Amino acid sequence: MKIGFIGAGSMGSLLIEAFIVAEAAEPNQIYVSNRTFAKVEKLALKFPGLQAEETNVAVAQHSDIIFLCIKPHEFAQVVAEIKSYLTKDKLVVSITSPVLLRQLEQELDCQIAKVIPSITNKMWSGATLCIYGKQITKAHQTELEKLLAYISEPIRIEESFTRIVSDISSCGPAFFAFLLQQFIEAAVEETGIARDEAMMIAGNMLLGTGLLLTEGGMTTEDVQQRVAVPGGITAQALAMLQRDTVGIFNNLIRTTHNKYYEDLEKVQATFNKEEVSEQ
Ligand SMILES: NC(=O)C1=CN([C@@H]2O[C@H](COP(=O)(O)OP(=O)(O)OC[C@H]3O[C@@H](n4cnc5c(N)ncnc54)[C@H](O)[C@@H]3O)[C@@H](O)[C@H]2O)C=CC1
Ligand SMILES: O=C(O)[C@@H]1CCC=N1
Repeated sequence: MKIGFIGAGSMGSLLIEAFIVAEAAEPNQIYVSNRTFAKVEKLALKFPGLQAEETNVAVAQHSDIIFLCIKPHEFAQVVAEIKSYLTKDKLVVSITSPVLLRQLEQELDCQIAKVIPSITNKMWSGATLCIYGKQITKAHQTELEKLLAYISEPIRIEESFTRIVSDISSCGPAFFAFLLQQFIEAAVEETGIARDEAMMIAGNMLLGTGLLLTEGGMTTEDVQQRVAVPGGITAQALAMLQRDTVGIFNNLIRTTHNKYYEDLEKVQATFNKEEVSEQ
């Protein structure tokens, strides 16, 4: 199988590196293009054999599965560029939420999937959210999930839940890193503990909590109950948190969703513009 990547920025290069290091693919099976070719050259130096392509069209021509690792507003232009090189047997995978499957299916005569990765995939951990279009074959679904399983837990979801599940799986690492940073800064300020030491302990705490929830058979309620002895220190701090965080995650979800709806409109406008310029 030949795997293509259009876009070798933060996420594209993370996925390429994770697949190679996990031995999901050999470098010579991977075809990569990027607007700035220097990024592709850098990857090819790191992974000898990687197929550095100067054009997106070359990636589309050579690959069986093509990951589009570009920003939402860049899709219309790239799609217009590669569309006549895609055949029904090829699979195009978008990694961004505000580009809808139906928009890609309208434009491209090939199989379509959306896969939302997460920075956690760098450590072969976390989920990859899989959403399938109407044309994708069962064989391609299996092949894609087999590939993703090297670096993640592939989870199938409905497109209507893409945004909220991305909030949890892909934005979540940034949200919880932010909260942890607040915790650490306060610990340094209030007690004088060394930042590095507190950070290392906090990282291990988050990892262990994740394992309790995924492999330890515990729920978030279980974790709180087991730690917070009635009348103890944690119980008092949890009561304070309960009071002071009312509604913050509702606000967070409204914020991500409002931005998502804005992006959906902007993406549609870019597709309309490409269509007008083609006429
Ligand atoms: N950062 C994250 O944790 C996650 C990001 N995503 C999605 O991944 C997508 C990419 O994000 P990043 O990698 O962070 O962005 P980025 O800006 O680091 O990478 C985008 C790359 O695309 C290249 N590019 C732009 N236009 C191009 C064109 N016409 N042809 C070829 N290459 C082109 C750019 O040069 C750049 O290297 C976004 O849509 C984002 O929503 C999805 C899940 C998680
Ligand atoms: O919304 C998206 O498409 C992803 C999730 C995290 C960043 N970008």
